[in-house]
Amino acid sequence: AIMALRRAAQEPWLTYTKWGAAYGDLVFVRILGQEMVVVNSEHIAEALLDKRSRIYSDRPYLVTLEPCVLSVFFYLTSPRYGLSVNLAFIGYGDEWRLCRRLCHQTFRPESAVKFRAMQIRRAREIVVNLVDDPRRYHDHFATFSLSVVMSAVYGYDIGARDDPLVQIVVNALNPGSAVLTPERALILKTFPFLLRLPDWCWGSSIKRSARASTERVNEMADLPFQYVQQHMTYSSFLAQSSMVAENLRRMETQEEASKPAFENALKKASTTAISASCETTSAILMVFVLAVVLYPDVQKRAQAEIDSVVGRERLPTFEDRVSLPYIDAVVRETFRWQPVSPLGVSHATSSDDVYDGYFIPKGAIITYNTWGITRNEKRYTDASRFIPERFIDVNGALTDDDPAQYIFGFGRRVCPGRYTADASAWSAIVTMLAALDISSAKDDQGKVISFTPTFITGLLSCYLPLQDFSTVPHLFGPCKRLENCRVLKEGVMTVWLFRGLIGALEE
Ligand code: HEM
Repeated sequence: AIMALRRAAQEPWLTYTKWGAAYGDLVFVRILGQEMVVVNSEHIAEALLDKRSRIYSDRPYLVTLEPCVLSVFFYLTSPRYGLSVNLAFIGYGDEWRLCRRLCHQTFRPESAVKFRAMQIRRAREIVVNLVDDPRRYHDHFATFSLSVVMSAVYGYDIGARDDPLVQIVVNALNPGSAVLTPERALILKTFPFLLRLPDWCWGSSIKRSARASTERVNEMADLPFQYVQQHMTYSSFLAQSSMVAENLRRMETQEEASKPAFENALKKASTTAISASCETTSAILMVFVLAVVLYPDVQKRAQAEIDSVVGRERLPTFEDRVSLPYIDAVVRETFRWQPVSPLGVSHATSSDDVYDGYFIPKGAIITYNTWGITRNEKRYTDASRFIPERFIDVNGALTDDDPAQYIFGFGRRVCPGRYTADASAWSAIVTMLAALDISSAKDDQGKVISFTPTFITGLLSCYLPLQDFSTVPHLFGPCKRLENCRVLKEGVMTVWLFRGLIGALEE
């Protein structure tokens, strides 16, 4: 049973999709004593998680995040496991409500618009960095995805490359990711002795990786927060609004008794925003790069659209977005083709319910299979192929089908950063398409180097194309498209001449 669960824990969405084909869109299972409902259709996910959100907005018990259990094996000085600072895993209640409100205030659509200029500027830095150092493209994507949210949350302007705080975030997220899935948590909940195994013993790796991440995650929660507190006295810093600075000022007017809980919630909300942006947005860009390498015709059609609407003398901005439907179709297909969060984040029921004649008990884990939705052949013919045209109608306009409606989750727990994430993905994709020709790597004889795309499960079961790319000498072809673009020519030269100063370069 453990071996079967272990296999299912690697890529459970494949198992759930098979169950969906055999038993239907709503599958009830009991694994190691825990009731679980797997939802394989968007329609049922909406019916339960959106329309009955009062019942379906809790989170499952994750033993990996439970302070009392974890204190068994953590040092007394560090009684909490670091990842408990993540609001995505807090149960449905007052603390979650406060954290959620803080996130919403900063990332709701009307507020998210103000990040656009910054997103475009950072997207151009990706291109400059790629031209200068194509092999580290994953690092450049991670830097980009964090830069917007670090500015919004802490008012911190990260360096274009090798920023120390970015390194802290990246280090903090890696070791903890392996223990986060509900399937793995179930193993620990059922066999808690695994938490007490000595380090040398087989099976103790999950415990060791959790312990290793504690310090790093706490560092990630504390250091940027302290940066804001230290800079609060500078008037130039105060002039620039950020989620933490604004709320610390608001806190000054609150009663002493409520301050610790508020500060704690603010820390959780800000840390979650950072960690939720890091892997997801850069994973989307990795998927995009993989897609255009495998489907060069998509790149050609997208570039033809940009050339006809924007031209080659300047780079696209958000004002061009409505005139570039094919680019939006590419973004939608990137979201759909390899969903970076194939099972989203599981919800849990806070009371009993009956749906369509089926009893769903209180405390059941509700897992929606995003990956299964993207592989529905009735909705997406040739679903495993990257075909942006599926989102374009006969008149050349975008269809009503937008995967952003399901890849960011459902109901009251839907991703609060979705508008910012969508804008980040669009700005990076359109800028790369406008400025670069992305192609397969070639060897010394000019022959295409073949590779097999590999995916790993990371935090929240993210899909991440892995090593094959980084072992390839040059993923990107010659950057012919740069020839007449002043901003990029200057950017590349500036990187070569004055590393670290390109942030100041604007068109
Ligand atoms: C492409 C990038 C992103 C993807 C695919 C993504 C996806 C998701 C998903 C699937 C969930 C779970 C929703 C549910 O429970 O039904 C979630 C939750 C969350 N996301 Fe995102 N996200 C992305 C970017 C961001 C960004 C930029 C932020 C920054 C604010 C963010 C903040 C959060 C937070 C705070 C939660 C927890 C919400 C809660 O539990 O109430 N995400 N995200």
